[in-house]
Amino acid sequence: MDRRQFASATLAATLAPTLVGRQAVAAERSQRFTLNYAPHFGMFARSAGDDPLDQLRYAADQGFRAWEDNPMKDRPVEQQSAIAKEMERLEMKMGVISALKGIWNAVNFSGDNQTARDEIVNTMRGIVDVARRVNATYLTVVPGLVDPKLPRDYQMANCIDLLKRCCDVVEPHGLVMVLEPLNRKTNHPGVLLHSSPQAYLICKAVGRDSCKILFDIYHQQITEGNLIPNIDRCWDEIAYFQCGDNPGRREPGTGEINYRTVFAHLHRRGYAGIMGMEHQNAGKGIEGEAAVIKAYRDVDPEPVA
Ligand SMILES: O=C(O)C(=O)CO
Repeated sequence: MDRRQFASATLAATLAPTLVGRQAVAAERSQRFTLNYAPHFGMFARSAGDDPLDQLRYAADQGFRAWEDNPMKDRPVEQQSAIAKEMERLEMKMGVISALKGIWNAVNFSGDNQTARDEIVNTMRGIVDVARRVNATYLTVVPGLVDPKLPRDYQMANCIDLLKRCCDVVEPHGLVMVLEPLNRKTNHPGVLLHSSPQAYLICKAVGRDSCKILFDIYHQQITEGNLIPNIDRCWDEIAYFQCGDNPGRREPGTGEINYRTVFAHLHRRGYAGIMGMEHQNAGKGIEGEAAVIKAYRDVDPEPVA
């Protein structure tokens, strides 16, 4: 090889990894999903292994750009920090963490008991540090159970009043409580908040940027159906979505909801927030996990030009 050949071979060898690297990045970007679907820990454990950070890396490689972890506050602080650091490196957005894990399933927001109400405010104070540590903005809030001793309107007034106190805690930190109506028919009999009009009324009455709706499409399909008109009616108060098909609460395509149409509608309306994948996998093992990813590919909207 003469000097010129050697120089150009050396140049090619130097450039090759750069080009390969760029192509790889481009390929990875092109396979990113249009919507910000957010899986959770365990969903890809067979493919990625038990290490939570490996699960994040695996999801990023599959084109996911967000993640959610309702149980976050129960994790050791070091693990919370490691998760946040890895998500920053992978440019993934943190979705919801639960504000009231462990105490939501009781009469609290609806009732008159001052101790139970104060416990909610104190718990809300405690979640602020966790949220800031993991770069979370959205806090799942389920406002407890109905109080059978009180007429419904007093319960609603109590709920609104307590949410205002909670806003005072989280709002200065830029955090947003997202109120999640849950279905009473299949999963959560007895919850106070179950319908989207009720969530809308509460958010309007609270009237704060830190109190919005988490519209879980699975729960709302069971409670009221009529998904697209109800989403449109609540649009200005919705800050976060979750999904899951019905019956069974598994990935899109395993039930009755036309997710292709619903997601296309959200995308057309410019929804750029997170879509939490709050469901189980229909299939088992690595095949089941691959089926989840394919299910989201099948219903992901074409990017609007
Ligand atoms: O069922 C749900 O969606 C819940 O978040 C209950 O915790």
